Amino acid sequence: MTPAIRPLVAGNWKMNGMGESLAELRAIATGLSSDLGQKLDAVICVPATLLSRAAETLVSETVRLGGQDCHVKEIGAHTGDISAAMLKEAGADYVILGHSERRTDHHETDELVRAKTEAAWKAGLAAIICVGETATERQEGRTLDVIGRQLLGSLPDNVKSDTTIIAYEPVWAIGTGQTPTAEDVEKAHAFMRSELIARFGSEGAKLRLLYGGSVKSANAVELLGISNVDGALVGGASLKATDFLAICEAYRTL
Ligand SMILES: O=C[C@H](O)COP(=O)(O)O
Repeated sequence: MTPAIRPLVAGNWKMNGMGESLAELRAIATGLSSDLGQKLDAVICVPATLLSRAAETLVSETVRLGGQDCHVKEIGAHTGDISAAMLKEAGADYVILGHSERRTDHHETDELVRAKTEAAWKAGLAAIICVGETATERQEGRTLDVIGRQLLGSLPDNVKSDTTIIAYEPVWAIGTGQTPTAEDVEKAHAFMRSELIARFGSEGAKLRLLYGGSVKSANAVELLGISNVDGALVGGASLKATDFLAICEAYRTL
């Protein structure tokens, strides 16, 4: 069965990956150049230092590249930062924004994520905007409140489904090997879908909603088969081509 919304499997290499990692990227592109690549979109968000070389490495369009953050400004005196236009020039088509590691390590707010999203769109990038509750917020029963607030604050008003992707990543599931139950993921994604439709109408119905947090080949079929889960944002398991491709393989059966 072909899903109504074309799935997106995105890898986030985080602060991992040196030149030799480009061999893994090539292997992912090769692995997806078969019929599997016709079933889904794949993106690997590499460290900014690798983007240009990664773009030269890719021999086909089956795998796209992304950055992991961008500044709100196009140019200027912002030492150590990188603009969306620079990511685009280096070969990116996507950028991850508001990842919980940025929200924690760099105190990024919903307001800032919203401004970065507009900067990404202006540069021609699609934004993968991350939301998700911490373990404490979950224990306090505030999961949907947190997600709702982050969606409301992080998304500009003129969202379009071809340039905006939402990734639900429970913070406590990232890199821990723990995942929510299928029922909990379904509930969170159904809630996001209804909030997005209420705010953006038909565009909200078409937005891709990714699940992220300890996605592996062993749980990919279950997680990616959940209603309103339109793909995955994969951290650790995107660093090895065999692991990433095994997750993509789930779409052969879904
Ligand atoms: O961006 C990716 C997520 O933080 C998930 O990371 P993980 O798959 O290593 O848990």
